[in-house]
Amino acid sequence: MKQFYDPVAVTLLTGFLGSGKTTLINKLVSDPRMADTAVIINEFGSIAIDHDLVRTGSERYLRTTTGCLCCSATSDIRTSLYELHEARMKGAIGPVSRVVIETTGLADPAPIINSLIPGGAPATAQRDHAVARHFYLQGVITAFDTIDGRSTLASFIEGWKQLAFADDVILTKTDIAEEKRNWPQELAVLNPAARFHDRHAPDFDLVSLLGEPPYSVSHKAEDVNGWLAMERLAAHPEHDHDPNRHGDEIEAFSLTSEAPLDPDAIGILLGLLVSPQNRGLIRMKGLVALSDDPERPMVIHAVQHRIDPTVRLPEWPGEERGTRIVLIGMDLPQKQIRALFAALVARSNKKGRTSA
Ligand SMILES: Nc1nc2c(ncn2[C@@H]2O[C@H](COP(=O)(O)OP(=O)(O)OP(=O)(O)O)[C@@H](O)[C@H]2O)c(=O)[nH]1
Repeated sequence: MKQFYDPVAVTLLTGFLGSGKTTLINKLVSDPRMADTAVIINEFGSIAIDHDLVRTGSERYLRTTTGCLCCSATSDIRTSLYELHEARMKGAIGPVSRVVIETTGLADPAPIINSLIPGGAPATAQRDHAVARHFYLQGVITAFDTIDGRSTLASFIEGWKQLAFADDVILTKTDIAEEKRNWPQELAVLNPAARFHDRHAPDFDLVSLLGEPPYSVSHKAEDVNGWLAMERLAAHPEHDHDPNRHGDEIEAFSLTSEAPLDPDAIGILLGLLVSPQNRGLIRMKGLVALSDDPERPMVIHAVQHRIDPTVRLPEWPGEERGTRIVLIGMDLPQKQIRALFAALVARSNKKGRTSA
């Protein structure tokens, strides 16, 4: 039987932007076998949405950190785990037998893994020793989008690394992918040791992937050891890091409004966001308040240029009300998008006043 002081297994769930990580987390937290699982979500950009998209009861430990993991990974992950440990010690939360960390879709897994494995990133504070004693990295699971995954691999090294470090690769969107491909064969060059799972196979059991053994890089591609070593040597100076930027090219920004939007307005906005003029768009997600029923927000998602079916929630998932839309991409015409959004909000307000 597990004792309170036994180290807690940490599973890293990674995968590129929009590959289906939060959808998998929702599957996990709805499983009774995962009742004692704490969830930590790191989101890119300064406005968090994912915590509101994870359907978890209030009794579950769920924390979101925002920002870009590329240079703050080590301290962010260790701080989050230390806070969890303290909450356990003080009895502020119920038992925790497992932690799942969802990385941002842009995360390089190397610094995160280094912060969790013996011999990885050196301890810089007492906190780090406590984390090393009370938690261990159990495994890495990577969501791979079978629709957009290939184009991701062609453009983003982060996508390669997320696959290369995986113990298990979950093939997502196989329910809507038109092309059936032999992904294990195609991706073997990046990760010869990975086990592949079709998320829509009848016998797919996500919980069974969260086993006991500590994470190991043996049998993975040679690059993996090199990336970890390089990452350990890389200097990560303490400096202010813009949480809305990743490297020089990718940036996030958000559109917010307290006033509800007219349902027609959201159609116009979505159409323009995925139009060819906005071709740098990589990801868009949001919660939208609509004037026809402001208490029932609409969830919107786009991955690259495909808008996913919208969903109307029965109520606001958290305390925060009002529209929040996050856009992530390269060279996005931010000024024009903001101007359009402001015009649509103004139009909705005017329409609301006229019909009142
Ligand atoms: N049809 C289908 N849609 C999926 C599947 N997995 C995820 N989606 C949809 O893809 C969109 C993005 O899914 P998320 O789970 O939010 O992806 P994510 O990886 O958490 O996204 P980021 O946190 O922004 O990186 C949503 O509209 C999901 O409903 C799948 O297997 N099939």
